[in-house]
Amino acid sequence: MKIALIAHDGKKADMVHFLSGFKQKLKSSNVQLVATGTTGLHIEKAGFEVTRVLSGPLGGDAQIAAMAAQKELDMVVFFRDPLDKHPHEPDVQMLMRICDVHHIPLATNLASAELMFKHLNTISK
Ligand SMILES: O=C(CO)COP(=O)(O)O
Repeated sequence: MKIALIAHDGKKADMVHFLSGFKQKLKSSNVQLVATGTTGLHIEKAGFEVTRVLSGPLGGDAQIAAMAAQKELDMVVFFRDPLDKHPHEPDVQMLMRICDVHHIPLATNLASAELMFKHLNTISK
């Protein structure tokens, strides 16, 4: 299965911490990770294999949305920072809308991401 990972700057440390808690599970579940550029760098540095697309403000969210629209993704974890402004907010909204259109599980905070990852094996492809 393929999971997309995205985190706004204020949430990147949370993303790495979150993933670290599921390292073994991710390895044993045959999961492929894809991430927006800077989020991906942080994830790589934490020892994960991840395919990186463009940085979010440069079109990375749109690339992830395109993957979702083409049914290439099984899940999206997007740790948004609700206390910060983002010049590419339209792309963020578009990605979330596309996930809803195509019924792709989307976690936008730690609590929902943890619930989804605890059930990884039940939706593993
Ligand atoms: O901006 C983002 C999501 O909207 C994330 O992009 P980066 O991972 O490149 O910081």
